[in-house]
Amino acid sequence: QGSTPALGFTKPDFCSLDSKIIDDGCDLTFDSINQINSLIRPYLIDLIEQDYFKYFKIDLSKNCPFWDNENDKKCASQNCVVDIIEDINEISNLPFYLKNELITNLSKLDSKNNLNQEDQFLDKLIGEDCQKKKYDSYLFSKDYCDTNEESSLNSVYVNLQDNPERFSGYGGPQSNQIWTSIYLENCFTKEVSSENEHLANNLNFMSRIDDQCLEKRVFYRIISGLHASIATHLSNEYYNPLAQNWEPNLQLFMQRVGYFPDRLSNIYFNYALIVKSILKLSKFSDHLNICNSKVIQDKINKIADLLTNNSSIDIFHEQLLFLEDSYESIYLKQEFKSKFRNITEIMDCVGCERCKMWGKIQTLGYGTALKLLFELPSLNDIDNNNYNIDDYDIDEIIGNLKRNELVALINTFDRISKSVQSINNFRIIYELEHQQQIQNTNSSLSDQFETHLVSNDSLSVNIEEAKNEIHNDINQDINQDIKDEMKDEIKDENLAETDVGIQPKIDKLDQKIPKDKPQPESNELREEIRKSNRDFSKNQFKELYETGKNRKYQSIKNKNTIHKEFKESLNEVLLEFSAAFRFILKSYVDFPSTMWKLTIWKMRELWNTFIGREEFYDSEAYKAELFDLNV
Ligand SMILES: Cc1cc2nc3c(=O)[nH]c(=O)nc-3n(C[C@H](O)[C@H](O)[C@H](O)COP(=O)(O)OP(=O)(O)OC[C@H]3O[C@@H](n4cnc5c(N)ncnc54)[C@H](O)[C@@H]3O)c2cc1C
Repeated sequence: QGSTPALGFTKPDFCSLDSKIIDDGCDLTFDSINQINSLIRPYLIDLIEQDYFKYFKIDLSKNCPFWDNENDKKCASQNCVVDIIEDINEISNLPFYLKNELITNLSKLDSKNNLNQEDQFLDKLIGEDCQKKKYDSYLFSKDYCDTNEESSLNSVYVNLQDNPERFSGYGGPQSNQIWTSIYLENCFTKEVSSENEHLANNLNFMSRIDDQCLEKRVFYRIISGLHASIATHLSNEYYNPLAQNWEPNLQLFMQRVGYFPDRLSNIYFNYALIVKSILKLSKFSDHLNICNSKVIQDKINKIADLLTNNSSIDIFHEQLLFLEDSYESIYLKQEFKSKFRNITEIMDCVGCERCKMWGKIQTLGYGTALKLLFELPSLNDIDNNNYNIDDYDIDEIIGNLKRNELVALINTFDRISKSVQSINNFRIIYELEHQQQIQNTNSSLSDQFETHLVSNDSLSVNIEEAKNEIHNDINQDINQDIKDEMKDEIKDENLAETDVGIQPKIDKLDQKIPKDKPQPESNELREEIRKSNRDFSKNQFKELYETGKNRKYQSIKNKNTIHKEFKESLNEVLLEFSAAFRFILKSYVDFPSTMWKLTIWKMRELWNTFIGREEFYDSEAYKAELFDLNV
């Protein structure tokens, strides 16, 4: 599995998605999202490399709340291990302002409270003033996931940059069970919100209506997009044991994502959803508690500005969901929330720690995005100041955002942005391999034909076979023509009345007709074939051979005519000869009687002379009668 094996290159949809609309609330095309992504990507990388977004607090020891996985084999691969920060003193490369704060904070540590040293350190990243709000907010109810993990005593700090999300080898029935339970959460009591569909249709925002309500489709796309994004990362950073390197594996990507347009589309859908949530967040950035870090605030604002100027409000229409002001709609939203919360908790059942960590970060990231999308007024209303401030507790939603939520949101944005970037890279690799494969096929065909004509190399077996096949066809045609002609002739000559009688003659004739070995081509013909070698095809080859066929046919036909003429002359000679022979034979047969007649004639002449009747003799008359040959 190390290197990328040859692919069956059928053109996949991911090469032609550019101008398509992502749908289900996202009115942008794939291409516009690609463009936005290339613009903001460098700033996003810079942001996640900041200490504030580098460290994440996580409880990796939580039990699976849904089934007993105690006896499940845990992934023992080195790639499943998470390097946790055992000692905060390990972190020596902190920026100056954070180091200062840490020292100040540590000096107050003993007298202040019983929070452990690590908590003190990370809390300092947020800022002392912000801590009260953070702990007060545990009870707020607008969350789409469990946000309390930060306060767990079992939680540890991890440096996300040291634990990249990539191929871990985790798989089989265990991971399958996790994904199955995640997708099973996509069952809602209220299946169709017809009122919502109707409104959405009128707004002309949706091009696809099926038997599911929009909320359910959105829920499914988020999960599937997350699943596809994970698959993209593990294909993009796949361990090649032969090269001992982490590298993109095109075949794996195609099998997991590339050949599934819906999965690709769901990645872009998630991108749109996260971008819209960040756009909303930026509108309330003054409520954000990123204390003591103007640098971080500025960096977030920079990305938000780029997104505002280069994407559109159409990137995601969250206002289309939970539209009705009814009990049903409120219930659907609660269900949506609790099901999403279940998904975040299923992450505790994952048997590979590294996968679990990134699974938890990303589900928390999406949970945070959903909170921003559905618990805040729409962007339009915010921009036009068209909302009742009492309906939305901005301070509670934005001000109480925990550091972990913000870190998860920004890192999830990075994950989905990296997926979009990788898809485009895979597309380039795919096109290159495709081109390479076409070139290889062309040059191998051309080489084979050239070699065959010039040197009869063994590589040309296929062409040789094709050539022989054509010669056989031609010979068969010629033989059949000649057979038919001869058959007619034999019948005409009445030498035999039936086909049975004719057959042995035809068989004999068959043996005389040249069968397989083709006549060598003339120099011109050979040259002609060589010129056309690049576009060699059996049909063209056949065409070129038509000339040969005609010439050969003609030559055999000529031979046949000479043969016939010779036979005719021979017959004539034989006839003459037989007449002569019969003449000679008849002479011999007639000889005694002729001699007898001569003797009688002579004796009568003597007798007549003896008796004195000389006038009786007419020698001319007898001559004519005796010597006129009657054959
Ligand atoms: C939370 C989590 C995080 C993980 N993180 C990593 C990681 O970082 N590195 C790593 O190497 N492995 C990770 N894994 C494992 C990885 O996701 C796969 O489960 C594993 O590689 C086995 O893949 P598979 O081919 O059996 O299909 P799976 O990916 O397990 O998929 C199971 C089935 O779901 C369907 N399916 C697949 N993709 C989609 C989609 N996008 N939308 C809808 N349906 C789909 C298909 O029918 C497929 O057969 C993680 C697993 C989980 C549950």
